[in-house]
Amino acid sequence: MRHLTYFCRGQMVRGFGRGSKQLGIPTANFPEQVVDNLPADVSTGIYYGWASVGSGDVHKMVVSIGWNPYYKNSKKSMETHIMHTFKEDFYGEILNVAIVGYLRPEKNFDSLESLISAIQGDIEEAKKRLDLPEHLKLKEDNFFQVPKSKIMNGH
Ligand SMILES: Cc1cc2nc3c(=O)[nH]c(=O)nc-3n(C[C@H](O)[C@H](O)[C@H](O)COP(=O)(O)O)c2cc1C
Ligand SMILES: Nc1ncnc2c1ncn2[C@@H]1O[C@H](COP(=O)(O)OP(=O)(O)O)[C@@H](O)[C@H]1O
Ligand SMILES: [Mg+2]
Repeated sequence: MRHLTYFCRGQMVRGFGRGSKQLGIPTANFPEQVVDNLPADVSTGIYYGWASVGSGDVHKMVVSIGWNPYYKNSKKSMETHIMHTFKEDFYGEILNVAIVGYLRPEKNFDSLESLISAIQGDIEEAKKRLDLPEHLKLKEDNFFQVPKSKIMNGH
């Protein structure tokens, strides 16, 4: 991707349910429309940045864009793992994402264990890089100042 930071938001949809069940790493999936509208220069691969759900707190995240070669998906997906433990699922809510850097291309693996340890490595690397001052400042970006309620009655 040539022009980082890339900002993006959309409603979370259901994927294949593999993230949390098989990998122990849930990923919030964006709808097809968001994935199809990514700029042409956004290459597939693994990125890191900041994310929030609705008007909630901003957390570190990793995002995978592509066809998941290990699972040979026929549709391109964009999936975000947020480095935070949530009390419950949040399907249908709005996910706000600021992608700030690139980690690596998507790869195939010869076992589920190696896929999982690659993702865990990405998470550790992303956590470290996001502590750099140039990345930390994006956490405060206006993009994340989402109004607490969509309802307003005022003069
Ligand atoms: C940080 C990160 C890195 C990933 N890297 C790869 C990869 O190299 N190859 C791959 O096939 N899938 C990769 N995945 C995608 C997982 O396979 C995917 O999240 C999983 O299939 C869950 O899919 P689901 O949301 O449709 O259930 C990655 C996911 C994350 C969050
Ligand atoms: N830390 C987290 N990061 C991303 N999604 C999470 C997290 N904690 C809970 N979730 C929930 O888990 C869902 C994704 O789980 P996953 O197993 O990948 O299923 P799916 O295939 O439907 O995307 C998200 O849509 C969200 O509601
Ligand atoms: Mg998912």
